[in-house]
Amino acid sequence: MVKVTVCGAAGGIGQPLSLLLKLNQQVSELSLYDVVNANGVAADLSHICSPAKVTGYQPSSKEDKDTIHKALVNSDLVVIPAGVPRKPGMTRGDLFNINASIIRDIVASIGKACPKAAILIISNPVNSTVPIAAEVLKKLGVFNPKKLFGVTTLDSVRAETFLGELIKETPSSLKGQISVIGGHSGDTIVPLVHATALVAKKVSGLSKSQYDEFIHRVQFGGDEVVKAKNGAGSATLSMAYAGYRFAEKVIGSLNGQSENSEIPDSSYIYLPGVPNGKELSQKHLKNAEFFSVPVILENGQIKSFVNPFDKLNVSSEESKLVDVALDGLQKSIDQGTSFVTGSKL
Ligand SMILES: NC(=O)c1ccc[n+]([C@@H]2O[C@H](COP(=O)([O-])OP(=O)(O)OC[C@H]3O[C@@H](n4cnc5c(N)ncnc54)[C@H](O)[C@@H]3O)[C@@H](O)[C@H]2O)c1
Ligand SMILES: O=C(O)C[C@H](O)C(=O)O
Repeated sequence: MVKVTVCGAAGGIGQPLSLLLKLNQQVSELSLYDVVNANGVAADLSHICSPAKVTGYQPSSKEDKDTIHKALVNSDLVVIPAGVPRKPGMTRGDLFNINASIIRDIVASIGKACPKAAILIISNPVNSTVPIAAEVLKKLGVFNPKKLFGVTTLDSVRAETFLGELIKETPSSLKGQISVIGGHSGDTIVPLVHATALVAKKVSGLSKSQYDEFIHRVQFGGDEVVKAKNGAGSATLSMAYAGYRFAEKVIGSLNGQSENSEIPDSSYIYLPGVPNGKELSQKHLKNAEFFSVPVILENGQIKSFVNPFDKLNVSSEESKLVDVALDGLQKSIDQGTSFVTGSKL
């Protein structure tokens, strides 16, 4: 049985994600932390007849660090959707100024209260918030790269949905058949659709404009939702589904379950800290330290990853998309890393 803490539990993502976690029979304790309304959400979810004991944690002031400490202690998994979402006209990068310090401070608390927990970061810009988290944990001397995950599952979910519509396949049948690698914003997102002969054949039947439109839709799917919500935020429900899909895998692996998908979901990870990651980065990724690749989990951490260039039949067109992605990613990684240098934790 597993203790899960959600930081940002009262938000647009936090609430439905906490609901899904409450329904998981393998969660024994669900700790809900937020600067507002955490107690209300916890009281509400606690009436659901599933095993998890739900507790809300709301700090009394900005200086109150005890409450988050209590929320986090003994957590096996911490999921973080805390921070501000985009409004129309903004990029994810525009969220950096506010969300960078939120992530820095939450991750510093994790490093002190439950340094062995697996950490799933949802807050944007993911391309920078994950490097921030890594840097904080390094500074505290507790960084385990196998347990730090940037959540990019929504890109896979979108790729399955949009490609399914195009090639007339049930989207759920594409889970484990296609992959999305890179980062989580615009042209750092790289969908790969030639890994299996079956899907590759169907994709080859698409016109160039249909294929280009598919790639664009996956890369900029977040904008569709931001525009439709018209100032009321970004994807929350699809994100809760996607975040839960990944969290469920981590929880399952903590309970001894193993991955049975040929191409597991990707996560944005620190490559030099996982087996063969440095080699992948040097050979194919211009030494980028953070990149999203399909990850295989064991006991709540990364056991290995699927090397896209060995196993997923990366086409020459997809290879060009990787090159574009790397340029954008490096700037975001540097911005995240340098933010923590000089920060007091
Ligand atoms: N990774 C992805 O694919 C993905 C997808 C969608 C959204 N996001 C990102 O997730 C984040 C949250 O989005 P949302 O729609 O849920 O926003 P939201 O504003 O609805 O909720 C955010 C919650 O975080 C809380 N919060 C703020 N500062 C906090 C702190 N210091 N400690 C704890 N909680 C704090 C707020 O009180 C709020 O309840 C945004 O940054 C958004 O861009 C990421
Ligand atoms: O687009 C956003 O800002 C939220 C999220 O990253 C998404 O992809 O929907």
